[in-house]
Order: sequence, then structure tokens, then C-alpha cells
Amino acid sequence: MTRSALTTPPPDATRPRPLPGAPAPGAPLGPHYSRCFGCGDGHPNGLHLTALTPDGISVVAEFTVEETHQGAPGLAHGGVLAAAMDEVIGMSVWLFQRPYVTGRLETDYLAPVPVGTVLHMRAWCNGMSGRKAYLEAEGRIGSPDGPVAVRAAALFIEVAMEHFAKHGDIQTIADEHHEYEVNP
Ligand SMILES: CCCCCCCCCC(=O)SCCNC(=O)CCNC(=O)[C@H](O)C(C)(C)COP(=O)(O)OP(=O)(O)OC[C@H]1O[C@@H](n2cnc3c(N)ncnc32)[C@H](O)[C@@H]1OP(=O)(O)O
Repeated sequence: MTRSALTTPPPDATRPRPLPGAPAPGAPLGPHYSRCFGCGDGHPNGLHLTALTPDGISVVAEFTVEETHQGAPGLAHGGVLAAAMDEVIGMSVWLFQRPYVTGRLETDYLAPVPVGTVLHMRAWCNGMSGRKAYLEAEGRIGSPDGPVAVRAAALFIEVAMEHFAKHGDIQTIADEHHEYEVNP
């Protein structure tokens, strides 16, 4: 992955460890928000990523590239692939039970991804420092051992739940997720 200094963890960054209450290895991760474009099962035309964590600190997910995801004829749009990478990284940082948002997302496109492909995605955290989490992801064509088509590196920034209150109904999120206190 070609990444900038902004998405490279500093030397004093700490490695994440599974938190108490992390989902069991292999258990499916539900959507963080049912109307999320990336993972929401209630979104009419979202990406509908399905995911699990093998170890409480990383996430594997599958994304099926459909006709509606095309950029060039028969090939996935790069922005859609970036959205999928953003989402799987967001799912992985969600495991740390604090709200984070994408600050920076860097993407390398290594091979075209045809419509009909199942992209096998994996995201993990390389380190945390203060409010910053340094994350990485890859997407492989056809199987978990298939050729890498997309790589991403990201900086996510921890925010207060109030971050989501200005434009959205955080009570909806609270109703879906009892691990967060909306008004601590
Ligand atoms: C309820 C569950 C929801 C889960 C959501 C997951 C969804 C999936 C992921 C997404 O798609 S999130 C949506 C896309 N992202 C955004 O909408 C974020 C928009 N940006 C912001 O809201 C603010 O810029 C942000 C919260 C990221 C930071 O603003 P703050 O005022 O809180 O912090 P500040 O600007 O002081 O930055 C804190 C540190 O991060 C650094 N930083 C912030 N943005 C950066 C950036 N883009 N690149 C590099 N560094 C950055 C900044 O330099 C600083 O470093 P230092 O502490 O060392 O000084």
C-alpha cells in the first residue's frame, strides 16, 4: 500500500486489543445503522455489506458488485469501491466501541473489478493514538486468497455522539445500539 504520513501510525501508537463484549469470533456483525449506505439492511440501494470479525479487532466482509455499481461498462466504479473500503474500515473501528468518522481515506486500485464479482474485504487497525485510529483494508477478487484489486489506508477520528445529533436522529442509533450512551 502506498500511504502518506497522515495514515501511518506514529511510533508511540498503541496496538488495539479485543475489548470485553466484542462480538464472538465468526459471529455476524449487524449494521451500525440500518439506513447506512454501506451496511444498512434497510437501505433500498446501498452496498449491503455483510461482515464478521474473526478476532474482535479486525473485520472480514463481502461485497457483491452489481450492475448499479458500474463506472466503465461492466466494471465497478472507483468511488463505489472506495465507499466499500470506507465502510469495512468503519466496521472494524466500530469494534472499539467508541464513535469514529473517516478523516482521510487513501485508495490504491490495482485491478479492475467486474460486475458479478464478490469482493472479499478485510480491514484492520495498525495503531491508535489519542483520538486517531490508523487503519488499513484490502479487497480481493473472488475469494479471500484471490488477487488484490483494491487497497486502502485511513485515518479515523474519534468524535462525541453529539457529532451525529445536528443532522440525524441519534436516538435511532441508540435504539439500535445499546452499547452507546447518547446522553452520558
Ligand atoms: C454512530 C455511528 C456512526 C458510525 C459512522 C461510520 C460511517 C463510516 C465512515 C464514514 O463514512 S464517516 C463520514 C465521512 N467523514 C466525515 O463526515 C467527517 C467530516 N470531518 C469532521 O467532522 C471533522 O473534520 C473531524 C471530526 C474528522 C475532525 O474535527 P475535530 O474538530 O473534531 O478535530 P480536529 O480538526 O481538531 O482534528 C483532530 C486531530 O485529527 C487530525 N485530523 C483531522 N482531520 C484530518 C484529516 N482529514 N487528515 C489528517 N489529519 C486530520 C487533526 O490534524 C488533529 O490532529 P492533532 O490532534 O495532532 O492536532
